[in-house]
Amino acid sequence: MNKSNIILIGFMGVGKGTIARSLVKNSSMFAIDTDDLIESMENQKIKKIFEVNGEAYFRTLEKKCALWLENNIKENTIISTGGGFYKQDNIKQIGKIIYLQSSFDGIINRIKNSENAQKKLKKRPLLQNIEEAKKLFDIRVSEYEAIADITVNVENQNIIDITNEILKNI
Ligand SMILES: Nc1ncnc2c1ncn2[C@@H]1O[C@H](COP(=O)(O)OP(=O)(O)O)[C@@H](O)[C@H]1O
Ligand SMILES: O=C(O)C1=C[C@@H](OP(=O)(O)O)[C@@H](O)[C@H](O)C1
Repeated sequence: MNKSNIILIGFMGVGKGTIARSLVKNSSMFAIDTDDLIESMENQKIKKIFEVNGEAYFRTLEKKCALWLENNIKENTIISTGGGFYKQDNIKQIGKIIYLQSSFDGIINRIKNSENAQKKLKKRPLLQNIEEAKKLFDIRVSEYEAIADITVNVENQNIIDITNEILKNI
């Protein structure tokens, strides 16, 4: 395993935070999450930031976060990201990019069948309208693929198998 940072990208709800936590448990790395960094920067939940200041403002916070990561987080860190963070210009300078891949229905069905499904849907502003979310998914899929160093299929895969697959590839 080399020591560069690992960045998990992929659509909302695909499992970036979940897999980051599992990687921490099964390796010597630590994890940070860009949405958590942004919430602590603003002392406000993502949902509220979208409501009060809008998406464009949220994207400026992602940019700030990306620059901070590039300048301060040098190695051995797993970085889970929000679904739109992959657009940051400097993402390649932050670390090795792992794309967690699933179909749209795979993601939505898993959330819908989970405990606290409504809470998980509600906290994601861009998942409120399923048709709009599907359009966003269709646009992003090829962009995620293009930027990824490694692609890992997570659809119908359990957390441990995904974790091992990633650890094997880094
Ligand atoms: N491989 C998996 N198997 C089963 N449930 C999963 C898996 N990955 C994620 N989940 C569940 O899907 C939901 C969304 O996962 P999360 O890690 O919050 O996604 P993201 O960080 O990409 O938005 C959570 O309820 C999580 O428990
Ligand atoms: O896809 C997106 O543009 C977003 C995904 C969210 O994170 P998750 O991917 O963790 O849901 C969060 O950053 C924000 O609501 C915007």
